[in-house]
Amino acid sequence: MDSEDNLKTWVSDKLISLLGYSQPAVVQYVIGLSKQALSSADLETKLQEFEFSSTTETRAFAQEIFARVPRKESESKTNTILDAAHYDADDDVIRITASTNKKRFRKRIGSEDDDDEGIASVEEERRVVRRRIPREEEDDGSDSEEERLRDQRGKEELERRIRERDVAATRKLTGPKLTWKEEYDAIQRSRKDDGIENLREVSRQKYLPKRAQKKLEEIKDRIKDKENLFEGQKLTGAELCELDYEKKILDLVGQEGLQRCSHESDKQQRTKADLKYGSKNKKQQSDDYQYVFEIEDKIVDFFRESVELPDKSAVKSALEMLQEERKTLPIYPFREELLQAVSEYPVLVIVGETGSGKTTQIPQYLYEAGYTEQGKIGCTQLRRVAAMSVAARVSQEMGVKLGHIPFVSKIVLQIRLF
Ligand SMILES: Nc1ncnc2c1ncn2[C@@H]1O[C@H](COP(=O)(O)OP(=O)(O)OP(=O)(O)O)[C@@H](O)[C@H]1O
Repeated sequence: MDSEDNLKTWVSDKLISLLGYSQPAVVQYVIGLSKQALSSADLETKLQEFEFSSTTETRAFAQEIFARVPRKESESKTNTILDAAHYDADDDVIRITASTNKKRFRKRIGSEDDDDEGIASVEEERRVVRRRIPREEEDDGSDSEEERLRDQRGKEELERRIRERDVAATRKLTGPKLTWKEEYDAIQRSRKDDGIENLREVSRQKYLPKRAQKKLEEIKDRIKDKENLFEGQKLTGAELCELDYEKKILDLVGQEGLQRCSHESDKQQRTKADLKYGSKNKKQQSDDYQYVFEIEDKIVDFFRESVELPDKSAVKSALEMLQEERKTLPIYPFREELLQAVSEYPVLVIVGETGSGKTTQIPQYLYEAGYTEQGKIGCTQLRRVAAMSVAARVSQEMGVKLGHIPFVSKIVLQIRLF
């Protein structure tokens, strides 16, 4: 029997003469095929399925290599059977030659007495042999060439999958960025998938009565604010009208349920009411226009307590939630379009439902787009309290304390006093 190296060299030479080339992997593959083959004819078929042409040279090679490949214990056993049952390609039958093997072989199929049954029974045995041998080989856990090739193929397959996975992961990071609209849609879809929409609706239903109560409390607070803030000042007609209107709402709804303002809250409101405007507590004149930034320090004090940020870890998660919330506002998918329009037109009229994000988001979009480099961003509100509220909200969304919005000095909250 050839040594492994001699065998490889011989196979390599044969490959060159039969195929015109030789590679170590092909040599090993052919040797593996040979080990696996049931007979030289079987090997010949396999070789033809590979790349060999159907010639007498290929047949001769198949017979020769089949005879030369080393086989192990179990393979020897198989060979013994195969030797005993030579496949005759001309007749397409197996000829059983060794009587001892024949006996053992026939025992397996339980036909010991049929020595003279002829070709038909031999053919049946051949089928059995073909069925049994691969199973015997499969049971053999030895380190055969075929096994090595299989391992190699498995390894290559694994490497291919890892590469594909890496490519997919890389695409996610470096692939085309989603547009604002796509991101908004994706968030909406994932919320739907998670059943968040339903939860949201339930939560909203629970929230609405509380909100109604809260709104009434806000009205009550606003009335108190106005009475305290403008104490001793002459109110404009519009302000008087509004004050009157809000008082009427309170009367209509009734005071019941609005007594929840704690004593502490009242005290807080009174403290806020002690605010004085201008330098040296000079009485503020009610000009036609008054800029809130003139009294910014006091406004900051006014809202600081309510928006004072808690500890840093809480801030981070709260900030993340706010950022997430920003992306769910109806205005968000139009961010790019809006900025595009702002860059194209001198005047824009933007119409959107209440709470869609016109007031709090557009100034931030403009800031993010770098407009503060070019000038001021103005945000007008009809009421001072509303202006303060917007500033407070924006500072929260930007994760800064009120009064530290990076562009606060550039966002002028302007209040027109009638
Ligand atoms: N002071 C606040 N406290 C909590 N959330 C706020 C506050 N101000 C705004 N928001 C949130 O931000 C969202 C957008 O509000 P924003 O005021 O920007 O909307 P808007 O389109 O300007 O509404 P409107 O037309 O009524 O002024 C609201 O739906 C609300 O969820």
